[in-house]
Amino acid sequence: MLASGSPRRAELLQLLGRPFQVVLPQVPEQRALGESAAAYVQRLAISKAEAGAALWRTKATANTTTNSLVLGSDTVVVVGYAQAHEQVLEKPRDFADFQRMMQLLSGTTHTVLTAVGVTQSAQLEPTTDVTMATMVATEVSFKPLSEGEIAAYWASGEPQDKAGGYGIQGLAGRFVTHLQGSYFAVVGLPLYETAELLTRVETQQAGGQQ
Ligand SMILES: Cc1cn([C@H]2C[C@H](O)[C@@H](COP(=O)(O)OP(=O)(O)OP(=O)(O)O)O2)c(=O)[nH]c1=O
Repeated sequence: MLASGSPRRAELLQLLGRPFQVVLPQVPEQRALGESAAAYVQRLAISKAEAGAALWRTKATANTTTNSLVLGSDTVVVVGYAQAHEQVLEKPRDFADFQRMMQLLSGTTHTVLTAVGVTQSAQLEPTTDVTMATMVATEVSFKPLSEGEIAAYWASGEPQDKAGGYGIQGLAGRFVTHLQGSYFAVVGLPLYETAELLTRVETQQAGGQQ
């Protein structure tokens, strides 16, 4: 199960070749006071996976006995990652918020954090649910952006539903001068790390049943 409404995550998960269905749990995205960016993004990924498992359990038919893997994920853009003054950029509220984000990203390097949580969920034994998580940090550098470029990019409609107000896979690709880490994590789902995590959860489950 993919616990996500992100079309990017659905497209990327398809590349792992595992059939899946989508569930859409409602998880409030609110950073706690003093919560670090890394703690926040992992908490949300785990919450989405666990809320997705709970939702799946209510929808599964009474005689379903199979186990399911439920995947949740979260992406944030961070300026000054792991420093005392780190700033977390989520989806822009409006043009002014987006402008503020682009001015922070223009001509500098920022970090994109994507966390993935996977809950191994048993229909008949909810107390045996196991959740594991991973997080990928990718450094992305932007060229300096002019006010005209920022305004034109907003008008394209691409930034509105994306963390940090940009899509590397789209028109913002031309802003990127350097990337170190996982391109797929920036788009929303790190493929290598997600495949490893799914195997790790399955292996743990197999070990638990012995
Ligand atoms: C930085 C960046 C983010 N994004 C997207 C990925 C995520 O969909 C979104 C980050 O917001 P999220 O809150 O992580 O995800 P979401 O609300 O879209 O979906 P869900 O919570 O249901 O899983 O930004 C890109 O598509 N390209 C990029 O370059």
